Amino acid sequence: MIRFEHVTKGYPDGTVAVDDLSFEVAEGELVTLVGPSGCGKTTTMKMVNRLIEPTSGRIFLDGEDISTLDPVVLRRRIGYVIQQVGLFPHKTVLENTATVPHLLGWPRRKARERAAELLDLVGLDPATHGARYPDQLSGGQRQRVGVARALAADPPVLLMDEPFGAVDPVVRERLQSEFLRLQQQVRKTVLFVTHDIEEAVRLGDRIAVYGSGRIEQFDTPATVLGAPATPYVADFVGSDRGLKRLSVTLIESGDLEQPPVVRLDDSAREAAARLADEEARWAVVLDGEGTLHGWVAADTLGEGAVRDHARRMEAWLPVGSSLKQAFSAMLQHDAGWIAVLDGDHFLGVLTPGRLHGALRRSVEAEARDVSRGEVRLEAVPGA
Ligand SMILES: Nc1ncnc2c1ncn2[C@@H]1O[C@H](COP(=O)(O)OP(=O)(O)OP(=O)(O)O)[C@@H](O)[C@H]1O
Repeated sequence: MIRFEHVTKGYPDGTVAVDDLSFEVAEGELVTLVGPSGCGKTTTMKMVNRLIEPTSGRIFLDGEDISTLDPVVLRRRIGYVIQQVGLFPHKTVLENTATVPHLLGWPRRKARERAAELLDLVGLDPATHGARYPDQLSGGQRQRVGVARALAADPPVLLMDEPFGAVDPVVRERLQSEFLRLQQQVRKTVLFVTHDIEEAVRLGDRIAVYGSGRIEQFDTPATVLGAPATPYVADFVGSDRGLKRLSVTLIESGDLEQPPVVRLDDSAREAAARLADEEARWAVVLDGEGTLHGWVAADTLGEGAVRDHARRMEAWLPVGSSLKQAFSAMLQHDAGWIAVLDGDHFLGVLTPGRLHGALRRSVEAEARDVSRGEVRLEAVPGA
């Protein structure tokens, strides 16, 4: 969808902002550009919508050389979100969001309907927030409007330059989650600039790690963390990259342990006897369909049916959650294990031992996939 071919941008003072860059972003892919200040991320991005022209090399959008396109026409195909949002202060949120459809000559009503739909999509109520002015919104809400406005004309490509850079860490995490959910719905081709490796890892299908004017590594988050291509990348992703890996490794059903299971309608006495036989201290309680109802402790099972003794399961996650979410749920609930569900269906439990196993699985899978001879992995205790 976006292809850079040997693109260089030099300035008259001799600065080479971007040096012989070649890479490709597939349709519907979200690529994060990450690196320290001044390494050429923004320059890369601005060359895509021709706010900056390359000194040499070519950039293609959907197979077309963008230097042959009228910049105004080109920019209609590209949504642009920046940190300073740049909302018009004298226009309402709804009018701000409808800006591009207006410019494209959509009928007023259609433009406003589309703007309302987009505000809803980014989690703002068009009825209340739509009528406000930008200075009546929080920083996080303004960023959401920025995203809604960029999406209003439904461009296939989005360029995002540190869009969540100006908000506090809590709001930032929320905006990231919302954006990921949104991206699953709209599937735009996205170039996303950040200097925050955590953000790059969390959002990117692939990450381009920039050194000075060059990409040092262009790969999936798991590979960048597990097998940094150069000492520079290893240094940039940080010595705690093993921990960061938790957020990019997803729970699979094969990672789970199968604890003893009792059914809601089982007799409590029989269940207690079985657990004693198995030397188990607790069991998961399911109904006939395999839906999770909670858990029971073996030593509290008395008279009646299991359902009379079942306790609510507080700590559970859907399959496909990250190991980081699992670890954080364990800490939050002070739980030695958490249940993993597929919809309502119980799949198994994740224990600290299994979590460690899942982490090793991801490291080993990566090591097999990585064709480079040298793979640097952090020592995993017990590995
Ligand atoms: N007009 C200019 N003349 C000379 N050098 C420039 C000019 N514009 C940008 N540069 C230089 O080009 C380099 C790349 O800048 P760019 O804005 O792409 O960096 P960046 O990685 O986006 O940094 P940041 O994270 O700080 O925004 C920097 O060294 C910058 O000083």
